[in-house]
Amino acid sequence: MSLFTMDNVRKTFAHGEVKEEILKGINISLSQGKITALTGASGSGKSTLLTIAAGLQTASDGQISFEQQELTSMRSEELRQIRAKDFGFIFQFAHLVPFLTVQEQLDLMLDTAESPLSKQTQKKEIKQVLELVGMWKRKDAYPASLSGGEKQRVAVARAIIHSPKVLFADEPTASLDSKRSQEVMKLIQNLSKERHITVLMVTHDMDMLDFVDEVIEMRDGKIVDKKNT
Ligand SMILES: Nc1ncnc2c1ncn2[C@@H]1O[C@H](COP(=O)(O)OP(=O)(O)OP(=O)(O)O)[C@@H](O)[C@H]1O
Repeated sequence: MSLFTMDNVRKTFAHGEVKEEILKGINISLSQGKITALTGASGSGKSTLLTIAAGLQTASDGQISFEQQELTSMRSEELRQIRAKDFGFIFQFAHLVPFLTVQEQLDLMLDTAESPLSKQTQKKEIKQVLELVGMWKRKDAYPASLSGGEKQRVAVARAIIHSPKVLFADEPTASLDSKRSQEVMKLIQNLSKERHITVLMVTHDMDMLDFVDEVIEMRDGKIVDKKNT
């Protein structure tokens, strides 16, 4: 069953007088618990598509729905709440807060997502998730003392600590060497399976496609191929 759909989504940017259509009628349907990769040449519109799907920028036209709710017609406060509670984000670089420990990064995320859990349950959940990503032993470390792979594992933990239903990831392994990339992708794959998280990710790295369920290829703002792996 589709958890998240995009229907004829278009995006136009104005460069001075000239308008350019960057997304030209995108149709996507994401099934629960599956990982979908967006691939395609640089400039084909992958990141624009991902940020629109994640509600970080608006579409110029088309419909986006999540759990039968129409996101495109929602008020910005309603959309913000869905983004905070049901969506998780991972970017190319971990973007950890430099003056917070590993554990505190996750604490902050639970506060931001207005977690309904008691403080005690939050602590248990943080421990469980940090154990899952293999970072519990570094819970008191600051980002400056972590390797790139460790930072990205904390970013993955932070992205899922509030139990989102959809995880959006923009080149989550691009800053890592191939061994660390495989580790982070394996982690995302395991989390998706264990916690039934639906993942939409942008990647340039064809080796990462071994870890996904569906590959969508984009060219010039259009989807040119969709295949199950
Ligand atoms: N805010 C914006 N204003 C104007 N043009 C934009 C904006 N954001 C993206 N674009 C343009 O849209 C096109 C698609 O960009 P996008 O970043 O989505 O592509 P991409 O496939 O993710 O590329 P890459 O793989 O290089 O990250 C590019 O030509 C880019 O310059």
